[in-house]
Amino acid sequence: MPKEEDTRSKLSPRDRQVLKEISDGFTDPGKIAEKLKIKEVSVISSAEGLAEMGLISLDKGVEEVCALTEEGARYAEIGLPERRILEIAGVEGVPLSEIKDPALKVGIGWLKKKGWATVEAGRITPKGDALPGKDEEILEALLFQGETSGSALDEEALKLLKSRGLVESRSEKSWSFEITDAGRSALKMAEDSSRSSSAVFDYVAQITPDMIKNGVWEGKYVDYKGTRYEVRPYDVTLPAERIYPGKVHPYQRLLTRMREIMLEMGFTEIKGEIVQSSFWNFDALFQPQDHPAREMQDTFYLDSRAEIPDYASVKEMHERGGDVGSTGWGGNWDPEVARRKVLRTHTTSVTIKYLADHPNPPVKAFSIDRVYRREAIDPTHTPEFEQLEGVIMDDGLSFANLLGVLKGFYAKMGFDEVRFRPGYFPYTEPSVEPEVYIEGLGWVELGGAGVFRREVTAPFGIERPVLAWGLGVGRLAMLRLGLKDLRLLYQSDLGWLRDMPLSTRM
Ligand SMILES: N[C@@H](Cc1ccccc1)C(=O)O
Repeated sequence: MPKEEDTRSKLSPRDRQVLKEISDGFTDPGKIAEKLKIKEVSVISSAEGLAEMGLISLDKGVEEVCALTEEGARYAEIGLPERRILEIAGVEGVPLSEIKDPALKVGIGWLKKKGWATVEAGRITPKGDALPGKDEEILEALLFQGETSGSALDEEALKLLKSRGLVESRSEKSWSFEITDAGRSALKMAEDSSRSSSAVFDYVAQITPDMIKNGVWEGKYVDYKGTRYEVRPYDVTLPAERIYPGKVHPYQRLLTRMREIMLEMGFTEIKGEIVQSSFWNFDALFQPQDHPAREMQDTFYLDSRAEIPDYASVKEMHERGGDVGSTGWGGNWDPEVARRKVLRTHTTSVTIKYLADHPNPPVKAFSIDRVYRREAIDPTHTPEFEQLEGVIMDDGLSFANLLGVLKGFYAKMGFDEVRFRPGYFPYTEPSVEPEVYIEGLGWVELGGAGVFRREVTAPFGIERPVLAWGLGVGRLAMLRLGLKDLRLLYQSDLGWLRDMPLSTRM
């Protein structure tokens, strides 16, 4: 225990007030809080400090608080069923068959158990004076005084009432304070010293807005309203109450971080429609009209038809390959198929449309947005998910530039090891699938990328090379947030959200 000398100066005005109340015989934080007109948690935190200094003793316990259930309250007023049967039976007794009310019948068993009556040959016969039991006393007490501490009630009878569903209880934390001898003398010294106004430093526990405005808080001491205070040391190792402040959803934070990275890298954000024509989602990207990805089981189709732009050059490219040295897909390209509306299956539909509207260099754009595919829902698949799409179009760009940009992006996201596997997409050549290395998981595929084919760019008059990629954001989030189930990103699971740190560098 610290010497009294130290102790005296360590008391903040608040501590001193609380100590005073405890010395006056208040044992309960609620009452002290009420009296001092401060919050109960402030009293408790003061008291914990006082207890640590040995100035008070502190009893933490769990208290059982009891109250009547609805049924219990009714019985407390009209009497327990066994008591009411006795009243009906009088001294003579009553035939069993006369007790018809099911609410009364439950009392018959209790009559026997309590030895208040015999039940024989179809007749209830009282045995003599049935004195009020402990259970009835409790019912009455609870009716009269409301919530009551379980420790004040007869244990056996209470258990019985709880098993009958007439009384319920909950646990409440309870605190009890008592001043120690050291506390008494510290209080006395503090009172003496404030009377003689000697230069004892008080502790300020809280820097108020006023102190900040006056600039008095910056040094070791706070000179405030004629008194010199010391700022109270803060013990960061003490357990504190958990609080749950509002915060940005971790997934949203990750999306924002990605957006920031793309902006830092000089990209412009673009937005597109969720509902697209098949033309922009598939045909403009040189996906043949009989491509399996266009099937109903993979894509959500809408009933309506969309406007599509002048399609002559796209039709020519699909059927015969235009004049870029391609053979095209052959067959007949049908504008009606291109008009079918879909929920976009990838954000590449947004970037190709943007390029068609901006065919001249340079273009450096990205889009982070939701896409839709008919997937069965499981831990790693949801029918809605996000993609991060990027395109760069300019003179002299090459495949090597694409790999460099992707590596740069992943490095900023915190993935240092990146590799590229050959991939295939109908709209890029060459195509790759970037993978990042995750400790414990190995190489994880994170999307697709490539250089747009001439079959894609030529029909829109785009003459420069276009580097393009689309990354699965949910995958990335799972890795960054350590999730085993993607669905957590879309369910507002309070427990998980609360446990997520307020801020992590993602
Ligand atoms: N759209 C592709 C990704 C991609 C985008 C751009 C170029 C190449 C591939 C996908 O959804 O998987």
